[in-house]
Amino acid sequence: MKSSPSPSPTGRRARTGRPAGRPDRQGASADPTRDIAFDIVEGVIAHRRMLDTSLEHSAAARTAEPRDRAAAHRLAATVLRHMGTANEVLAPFLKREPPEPVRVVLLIGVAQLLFLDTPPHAAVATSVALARRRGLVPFAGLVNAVLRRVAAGGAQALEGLDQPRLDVPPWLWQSWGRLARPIATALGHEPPLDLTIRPGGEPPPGGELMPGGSVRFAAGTAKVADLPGFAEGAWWVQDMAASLPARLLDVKPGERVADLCAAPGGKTAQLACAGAEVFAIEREGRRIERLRANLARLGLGGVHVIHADAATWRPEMPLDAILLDAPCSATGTIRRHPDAMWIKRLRDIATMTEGQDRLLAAARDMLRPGGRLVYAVCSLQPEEGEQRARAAEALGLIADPFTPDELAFLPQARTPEGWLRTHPGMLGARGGMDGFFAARFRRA
Ligand SMILES: C[S@@+](CC[C@H](N)C(=O)[O-])C[C@H]1O[C@@H](n2cnc3c(N)ncnc32)[C@H](O)[C@@H]1O
Repeated sequence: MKSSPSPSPTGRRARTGRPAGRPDRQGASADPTRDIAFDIVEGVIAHRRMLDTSLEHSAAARTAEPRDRAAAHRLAATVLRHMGTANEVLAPFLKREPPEPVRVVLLIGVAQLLFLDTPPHAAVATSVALARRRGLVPFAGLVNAVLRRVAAGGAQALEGLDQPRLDVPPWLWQSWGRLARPIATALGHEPPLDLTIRPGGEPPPGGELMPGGSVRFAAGTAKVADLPGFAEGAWWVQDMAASLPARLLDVKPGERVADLCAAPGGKTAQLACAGAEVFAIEREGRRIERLRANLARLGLGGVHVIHADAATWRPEMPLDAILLDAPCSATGTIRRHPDAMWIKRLRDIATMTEGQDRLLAAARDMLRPGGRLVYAVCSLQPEEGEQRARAAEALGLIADPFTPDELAFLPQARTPEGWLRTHPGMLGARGGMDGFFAARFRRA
């Protein structure tokens, strides 16, 4: 029996039969930004491909200038960040459900009209041209008519809409409980750029010093590699919340410490800067290269970079401390990766937690008696955070709660159990932060 394709996250199916990803060369002049954005959004919502993977798959991206790729990335991310709202805005103007590629074009148009500073005539004209290039000529009139009406209404179209609620899939909203609204509200904004400054390093000028020592720059700050101090290894990019788990491991110079899931290496760098002998374990070959490159730029040559599966790797001698930044659903980084909202499913979480428990048990076996473990995930899901902390205790690890003093600079992030829980709405007025959970344990 032939099974029907699963519906896309928009709940809609393609109905054109045309290869929507192939530009119609007889159409209007090339517009690489919107061609690439189309490929990305379609890749995410129709094929459940991650944004970066969709970008790699985009034929238009292969020949595009870096600045067009960057602009396309931003446009596609804006569509994905506001997709629920944009669909709601479109609803009154669509008598019938359009084919999915047409909806993608419309979403790109609405994102430019309502969430980016594109002049209305340009947003409409480029969307019509995009429809033509994508072989959607019969729908060009519809795209033109609908977007002109959205443009005429302007920002009023957003009045009365519960944007945070519309822009998050219901299963995620429900899973965040009482934090859902502050989290979802923060997800509507591009995240700032945070840097962790190495000891003795100079931050680039103009940043804001955040609790915990990170230095923050507004979203859309110049290319990272162009900022002063990049080449000298004075700092590295790391969200302020991501810098907390390694701090809370509190390693001392000379301690033997493993970072079990290490690439791209932000936390490895913190442990190395604290003077520890670091074993950085990473399973993915491609990510190992990035880890090595980052450590080389920072001049942290003494780290033992090991290409291995942390579930089976064992140190020659028991370790003093371990940071387990476990692979997870990464819902805490949706601000940066809004595609994740439309790709992940509830059942993916259960698959992740099995792996997290395996890594927790492996970490326990690597520690010396009394050795410390910080378990961390960039997830907002309690199954991967709070529930795993309970599972760690069931594995025989002894809870070692963070004290109020240790988190004095961010007291709202300390739970009554002595765990760390951050979310994007925390310090929201100053740009928020990624969602992280961390808990500390000792081996008996
Ligand atoms: C959340 S990221 C780690 C981020 C990193 N700690 C940092 O701060 O830059 C997870 C990493 O763990 C790696 N990984 C996943 N499972 C692993 C395993 N079983 N053993 C080693 N590395 C693993 C992934 O390839 C990925 O690079």
